[in-house]
Amino acid sequence: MKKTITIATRESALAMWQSKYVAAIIEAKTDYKTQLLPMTTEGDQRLEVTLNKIGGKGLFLKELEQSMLAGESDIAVHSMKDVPADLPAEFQICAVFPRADESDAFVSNRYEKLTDLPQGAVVGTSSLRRQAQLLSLRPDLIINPLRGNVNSRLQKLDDGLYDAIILASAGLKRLGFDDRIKSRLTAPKWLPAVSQGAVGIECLKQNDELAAVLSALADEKTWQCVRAERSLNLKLNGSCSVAIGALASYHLDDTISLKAGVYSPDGSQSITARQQGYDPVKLGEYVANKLLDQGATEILALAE
Ligand SMILES: NCc1[nH]cc(CCC(=O)O)c1CC(=O)O
Repeated sequence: MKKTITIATRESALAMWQSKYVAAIIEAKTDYKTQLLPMTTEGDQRLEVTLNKIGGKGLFLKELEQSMLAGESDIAVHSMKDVPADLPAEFQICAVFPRADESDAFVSNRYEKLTDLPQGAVVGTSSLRRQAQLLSLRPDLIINPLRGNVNSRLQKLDDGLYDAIILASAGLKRLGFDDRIKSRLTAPKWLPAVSQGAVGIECLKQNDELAAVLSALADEKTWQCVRAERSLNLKLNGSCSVAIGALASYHLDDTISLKAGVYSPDGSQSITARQQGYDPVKLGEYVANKLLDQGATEILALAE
């Protein structure tokens, strides 16, 4: 009889899509069967606080990790963006899948792009990184909080609470909302969150037999890029509570380039740095140090 991998997952439509995507890959490429164990996390419930305050502490992960520790599940599937750079010591990321569209999306029912917004327009986001980048490009905009899952955020836009909202393109595309993307916010003018667009599998470190099977499914190039971005994040002591953007790309000559920026919450200060290299962890640390040399610590402290 085939052994079954129980996948702990959040219950949001996006999380369920991602977990089913990973389940299908596991069933197609290994001898394991899968079953989903949907659950609610603190991050899903505490909609009153902004992500800036709760993000980065793994509040989308804790319940899933507890279920692995309790032996109720074998793995958890996450948006890598929600996985803090300093994972608890008992856990490991054993596979990362090919990155989808890493950009942020400008979503509006009236305007096609950021530059079309009238003076003082209201934009919805609870991400400090998105807020800071919006204000650095358009200091006149009013940024209002917007939390909840992708569907409820779109509903709030449709209810007329905002002139535009910013969401991850990957999440919108996975849920079939491609047509809601009016334009993509892309590098070099705009940087996504660390790991944005990448889905990964977390499991217990001690579960090395399963980890070995699952790591064979990973997309090594995406994993290296995500590693570089996470290394930068760790070095900058980053979490969602700070406005850091980063994007690594893999090149034909097996080098990785990493571009990153840190922004003050009001967008008035921003610094960026980039570098190309081979070792993702060293590359992340190098770019982080370049940002620290330019005063990143002081800028990031403004968000505390
Ligand atoms: N913070 C929630 C979250 N975590 C990952 C994604 C999008 C999917 C991805 O980045 O892979 C989203 C939604 C959003 O930011 O719009």
